Amino acid sequence: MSKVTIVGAGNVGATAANVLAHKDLVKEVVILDIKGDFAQGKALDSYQQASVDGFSTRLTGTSDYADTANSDIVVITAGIPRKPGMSRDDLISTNAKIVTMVTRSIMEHSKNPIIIVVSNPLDVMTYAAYKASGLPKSRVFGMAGILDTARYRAFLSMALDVSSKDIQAMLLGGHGDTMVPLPRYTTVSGIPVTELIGEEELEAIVQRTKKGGGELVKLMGTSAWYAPGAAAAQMVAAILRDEQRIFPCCAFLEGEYGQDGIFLGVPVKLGKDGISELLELKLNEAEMKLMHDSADAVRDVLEVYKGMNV
Ligand SMILES: NC(=O)c1ccc[n+]([C@@H]2O[C@H](COP(=O)([O-])OP(=O)(O)OC[C@H]3O[C@@H](n4cnc5c(N)ncnc54)[C@H](O)[C@@H]3O)[C@@H](O)[C@H]2O)c1
Ligand SMILES: O=C(O)C[C@H](O)C(=O)O
Repeated sequence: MSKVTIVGAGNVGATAANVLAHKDLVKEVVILDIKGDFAQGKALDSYQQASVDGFSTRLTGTSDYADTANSDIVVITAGIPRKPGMSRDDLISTNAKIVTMVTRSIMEHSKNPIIIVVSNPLDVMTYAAYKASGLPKSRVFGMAGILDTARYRAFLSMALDVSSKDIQAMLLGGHGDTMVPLPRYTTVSGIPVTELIGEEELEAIVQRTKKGGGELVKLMGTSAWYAPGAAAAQMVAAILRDEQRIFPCCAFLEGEYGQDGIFLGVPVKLGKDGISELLELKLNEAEMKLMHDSADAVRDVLEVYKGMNV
């Protein structure tokens, strides 16, 4: 694989491109934005960092889809971010049109790319890209779970005063306030987290994680980008290296977890062909109920999208 395209040169897209270039895994990263000069500027600035930090990946910016031809992986970050007081779902009327149009344009120039969606509302925008691309479900998925578990791990790291590197965690469901962090699948260097932290404090961390995106929107007036950009780059790296890493990703469900025909966050294995396996955890009754509640919330937004006929 030699070419990655990132659509959207804004906060998340430019960060993902920059982090990816630092990993030095791919020959070419193209950043495309509707504002072409802006993408060119971001790419040029990023590439001027190459000699300082020592990477060879070449970054270019464009607004012309012809320059994305034969991309192996495409990351879609195009669209508007939310402002304080908004939910991710409020973005649907604008972003559904953008994501659909972007996906169609990408498919005109690349035959069989792997598409990673970042734009919000994530689970439904991933569905929109899946439908617009005509690609198999193994090649279209969304980034949210790595970010949401990263927040969960950060909060646990602060509470326990341990390195977040030693915290392993899993999280399911939609990328909204109904997401389902799983304390039963959280360990610190192999030690169940429940042996290290009290029930109340852990529950407070779970609740803070669920609202983690909103906390940052309130602080900054727009949504986050460092951790989201790095999370998207981590998914691209797992594909480029054919790592077969297990990450929580937004994937199409056809019966798994009792859900059919929607995209939702679940653990998957990622490698050179995209999703090679979807893992079904043995959830207890309470966890399954939270997963179903989250699916219901995503399904409500999916109905709005279907009614839009984009
Ligand atoms: N999945 C996640 O976990 C996650 C995390 C953070 C942000 N997001 C979402 O990612 C999206 C981008 O966030 P951001 O902070 O980078 O926003 P931003 O405003 O900084 O950047 C978005 C970019 O998209 C571009 N754009 C708009 N329409 C376009 C089109 N038709 N074609 C090409 N480019 C187009 C804009 O010009 C802009 O540069 C938002 O929808 C945000 O909610 C998702
Ligand atoms: O919160 C947002 O709107 C952006 C993103 O989904 C996030 O979780 O940071």
